[in-house]
Order: sequence, then structure tokens, then C-alpha cells
Amino acid sequence: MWRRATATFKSSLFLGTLKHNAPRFTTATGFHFQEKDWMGPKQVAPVITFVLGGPGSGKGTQCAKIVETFGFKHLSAGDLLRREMVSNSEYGSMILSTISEGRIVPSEVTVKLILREMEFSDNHKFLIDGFPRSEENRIAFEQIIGAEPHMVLFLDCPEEEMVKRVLSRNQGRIDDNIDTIKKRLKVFEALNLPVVDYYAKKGKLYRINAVGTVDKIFEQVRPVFEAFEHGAK
Ligand SMILES: Nc1ncnc2c1ncn2[C@@H]1O[C@H](COP(=O)(O)OP(=O)(O)OP(=O)(O)O)[C@@H](O)[C@H]1O
Ligand SMILES: Nc1ccn([C@H]2C[C@H](O)[C@@H](COP(=O)(O)O)O2)c(=O)n1
Ligand SMILES: [Mg+2]
Repeated sequence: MWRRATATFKSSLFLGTLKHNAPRFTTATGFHFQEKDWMGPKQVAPVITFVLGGPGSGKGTQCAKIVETFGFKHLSAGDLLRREMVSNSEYGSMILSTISEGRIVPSEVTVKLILREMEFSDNHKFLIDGFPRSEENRIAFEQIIGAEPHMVLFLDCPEEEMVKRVLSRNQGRIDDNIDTIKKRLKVFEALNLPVVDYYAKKGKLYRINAVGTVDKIFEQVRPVFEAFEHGAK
């Protein structure tokens, strides 16, 4: 399990799992680790990639191809929230109403779900899809997890195409209806685009033209990961 290199998460939610007096070290990306006495010699720093884009821009679709080709662990924030929603969680009804209205769930809840998946994963390469959706999400991730992404993929897709794709998705999602889509698009523009700009200014953003076939789009995505893997060796 990747949690063998447990990070010194600042969240009080997980402090119970940490050993406070163990030696600490920080990776080049600012991820803070705390060495456990049973930590083996093969520990590696996590690789974090955010995948952003409007509703229906193809994030989940491209993530599946990245997983297949580059072996990342895919964490979709929306999927984690939907799973939490149907799991008898104390947050269930709040998540249901928030998603139905196309709004954003409070960051503490979403980051907690992502953190839990990261902690229990065997993989150290994470593809975090649909997160951060807002500056609040971004700051909460940095504060709670203490890490920044290595790279951020942005699937740039015209609204008309996104609406068309969402309306023909047919997966029974409560938010795949025209009224909620209009709200999600407004939220995307107001809250998510500032995050995209933030990472562009930091030189971490890879803007992908998300119009075309799935394979054509992946032709733009693949070299980003190849270059990263090449640089990481
Ligand atoms: N390049 C593409 N061309 C046409 N349809 C596509 C393309 N990529 C994905 N789709 C389809 O569009 C729909 C939305 O794609 P997907 O679920 O990957 O988007 P998403 O960005 O994850 O959306 P959301 O934010 O709502 O979860 C799906 O039905 C998918 O099969
Ligand atoms: N960081 C996030 C990600 C998702 N949500 C909520 C609100 C979204 O409309 C919904 C569906 O997400 P998707 O599957 O489209 O990525 O989930 C959120 O509040 N915060
Ligand atoms: Mg998705």
C-alpha cells in the first residue's frame, strides 16, 4: 500500500494514523513524508496530476486511456462523491442536493475522500479528475495534503459540444439534464477557470483541444505523459 509512506497530512481527520515523532522529509514537489519505522527502501514520492475541463469535456474518457497506457490510479472527485452519497454517509443528502443543483461540495469533504483513496492505494501515480473545481478546492488540497500537482491537464471544449455530449451520455446521472448542465457551466466558468489560469501562470498547465475523436485527443495527451515519464527517469 502506498500509505506505507504516509504523508504528514495536516488534517486532524487522519492524524490518528500518523506517527508524530518519526523523521520527516519533503519531496521536490513539497510533499511532506513522515518515515515510519517499518518503511521499506523502495518508497517513492507520489506523482499528482489534475485533470480539469468543463462538464462533458471528456475527462473520464481520457483518464481511462491514461490509466491504460501509463498505469496511473484514477480518482474522479465526482465518482467519489457519488459513491459517498449512496453509502449512508452523514454527507449523503448534502452531496445529493449540491450535485443536483450543479454546485460544488465543500472542499473538506472532497479532499477527505481523495486523501482516503491516496492513502490506501498501492499506486503512487495519481490522476485526479474534476478536482480542484474552485480556488477553495485548490487551497484545501494544498493545506490538507501538503502537495502540489506535477502537471495539470485542461480539456478545452466549446460549450455546445459539452452540452451535446452530456445529454447523450445516458449513465443515469442526476445532473445530466439541461437545467443542471446550464448551472454547471456557469459554475465551471466562475470557479474552475480561475484555477486553470492559476496553473497556467505557474507553468504547469497543458491545454488540450478536446474536440475530435477520443483517439485524436489522446494523441495530444500521450506526449505530455511520455515527456513526464522520460524526465522522471
Ligand atoms: N472526444 C469525444 N467525442 C465524442 N464524445 C465523447 C468524446 N469524449 C467523451 N465523449 C463522450 O461524452 C460523454 C462525456 O464524457 P466524459 O464522461 O468522459 O466527460 P467528463 O469530462 O468526465 O464529464 P463530467 O465532468 O460530467 O464527469 C460520454 O458519453 C463520453 O463517451
Ligand atoms: N471537486 C469536485 C468535483 C465534483 N463535484 C460535484 C459537483 C459536480 O457537478 C459533480 C459531478 O462531478 P463530475 O463527475 O462532473 O466531475 O460532483 C464537486 O462538488 N467538487
Ligand atoms: Mg467525469
